[in-house]
Amino acid sequence: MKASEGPEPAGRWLLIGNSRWHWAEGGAERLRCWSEPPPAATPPKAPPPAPPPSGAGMADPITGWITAWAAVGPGVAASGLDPRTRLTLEHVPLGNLPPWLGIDRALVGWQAWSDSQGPVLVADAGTALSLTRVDGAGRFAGGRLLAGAALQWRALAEGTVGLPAIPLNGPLDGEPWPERTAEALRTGVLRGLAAAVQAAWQEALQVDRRCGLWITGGDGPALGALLGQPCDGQLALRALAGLRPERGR
Ligand SMILES: Nc1ncnc2c1ncn2[C@@H]1O[C@H](COP(=O)(O)OP(=O)(O)OP(=O)(O)O)[C@@H](O)[C@H]1O
Ligand SMILES: CC(C)(CO)[C@@H](O)C(=O)NCCC(=O)O
Repeated sequence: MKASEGPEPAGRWLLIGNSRWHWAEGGAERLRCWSEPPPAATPPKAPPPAPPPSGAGMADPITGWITAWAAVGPGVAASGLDPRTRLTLEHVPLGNLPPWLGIDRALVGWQAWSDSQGPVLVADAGTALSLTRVDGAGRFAGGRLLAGAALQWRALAEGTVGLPAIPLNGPLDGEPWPERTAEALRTGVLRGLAAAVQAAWQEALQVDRRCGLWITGGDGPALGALLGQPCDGQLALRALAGLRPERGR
């Protein structure tokens, strides 16, 4: 974990995604965020930092100390995280939240709605691309789920005879009709996801013409560039830090 080297930050938050762990450090006003593979894949090399004197977090052998955390799905029993500092759906003050909704969707929906104070559609381009709609009154209003970019590339490489695996974060040079296979895969999947987001937004605008589009997630910058829209990569972590600024509160 790349914890800060200066004075202890006011808080440290963790969102466990489908493929990666997403961290934030700092105060609610200013967060430093980064993502890394789950610790089982890369055991920490250094001993965890000591908990801060204020007792704002729990010492933990894997994570050091954290103020609050959230996880997509239940599968973190072995992580050693303190269940008392876990943020769950009941802490997210949106209306109409079904009990099966992913916490990442609730968090991004909450932050986008509370920043806009109006209806929003959030495209979270992670392992899955989730589209989450929140109406003007702050109620969850449905969404859509698609396979995310890396998952599509992996499925194509595994499910065909001739298609190669391609590196993540490769260049997208703007050519809409590439000749080479790797570029055709990159362009096809990312433009396909961008088109799905654009179409969903147009349909959401038909329900409420004030609906704002928010883009986040690991592929958010690429989709934002294709759609000419900004990407807010910190949406979920800002929500987590804002809703649980201190341990247990
Ligand atoms: N270093 C990286 N490792 C993994 N994915 C990356 C990396 N850089 C960019 N990506 C892109 O990010 C996407 C995954 O996004 P993200 O890391 O937000 O997913 P996640 O941790 O599973 O979160 P979520 O639970 O929201 O899906 C992939 O489709 C991939 O193309
Ligand atoms: C949709 C994902 C996989 C996106 O990370 C996650 O939010 C999840 O597992 N959700 C549970 C199902 C739902 O939100 O309807």
